Amino acid sequence: MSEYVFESLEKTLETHIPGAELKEIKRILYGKELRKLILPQTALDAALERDFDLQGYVFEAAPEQLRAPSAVRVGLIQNKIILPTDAPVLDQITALHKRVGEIVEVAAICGVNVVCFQETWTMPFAFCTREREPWTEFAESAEDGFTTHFCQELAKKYNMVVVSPILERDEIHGGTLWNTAVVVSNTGTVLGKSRKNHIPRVGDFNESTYYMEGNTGHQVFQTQFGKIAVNICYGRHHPLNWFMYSMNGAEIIFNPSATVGALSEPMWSVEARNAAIANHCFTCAINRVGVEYFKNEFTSGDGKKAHHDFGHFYGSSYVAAPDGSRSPGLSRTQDGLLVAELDLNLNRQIADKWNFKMTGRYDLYAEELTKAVQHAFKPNIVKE
Ligand SMILES: NC(=O)NCCC(=O)O
Repeated sequence: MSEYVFESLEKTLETHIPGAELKEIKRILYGKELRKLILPQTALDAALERDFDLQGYVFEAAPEQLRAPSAVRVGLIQNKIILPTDAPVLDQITALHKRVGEIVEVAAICGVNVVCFQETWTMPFAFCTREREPWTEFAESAEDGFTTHFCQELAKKYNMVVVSPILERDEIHGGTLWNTAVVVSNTGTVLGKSRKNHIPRVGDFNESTYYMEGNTGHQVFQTQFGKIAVNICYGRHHPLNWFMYSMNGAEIIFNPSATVGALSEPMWSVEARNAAIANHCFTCAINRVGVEYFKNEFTSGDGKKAHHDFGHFYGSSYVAAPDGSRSPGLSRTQDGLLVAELDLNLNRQIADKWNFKMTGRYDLYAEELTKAVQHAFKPNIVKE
């Protein structure tokens, strides 16, 4: 079975494993069984017609005496690029706006309150090429760009918070580039932006050629539907990065990503899920889909032949909960919308059960880390 046709782990399990065993396998792989969200027929029809995978799940919490349930619906969108990478820049951006716009319309039918797109969703993931042109032309102002205006319209039209990860051009600071998620409130106002804190230096992820590590810290955005944060892609390998968003009160942390099968697929299902468990919050991992071809070949600095593509972006977007449960992933090969209803009360219920925040020895770590980052640090090793 070739990497490009393997649609999803879930589909293969459903096809080949008999019922009783499948239930047990799913319990072990995914945690408690999630109720399927009943989605409107119009949404299901539209997804079929528009050719994307649509799935919906409910993460329930126990009823409480003093607090009402705190249900929020999130939408995770994964997609392929539309036009070839050598098409005019504005045509590529406009085609992506149109495609993602039609998926957001279905998200609205499904009652989504907060939607998040994949990393740098308005462009191919061209940073592998190390070329500046035309890729830097995809960069836009976070506050006032073409794409932010588009998201503001969506937000107002559908009363939806929109998390829009773009390549940002910061004109105030010399036109510098950043990898940035813009958070647009459901009122249409730009609530703020969160820049990618960790820039990869692995495989063909040559992003350090284009932009530096973000300087917006670990901001959390208080929306009408809960406190959200955005940990962009490679930040998911850094447990402290998730942790700091959680320390600032994030109830849901989005992880818009762009990553390929050969590099990270075995890690994908573990990292965001572990972050949800460790931090008593929900996490939403989103990856792009498909193979993107570039006119000029590039090398990977590994002695292998030059090539025109990055490999296969494997989709598989999913949501994970603080109790260790997770949704199935979206398709590995198709565009998709994952709708998940989260009862945010689960965060405190699990915190009260497992007490990771209470038992964490943060004062101890802070003290030891402060020493460890000093030039004169001596590791604390006892020798005979
Ligand atoms: N976009 C990005 O940071 N990718 C790095 C590779 C990975 O984290 O899997």
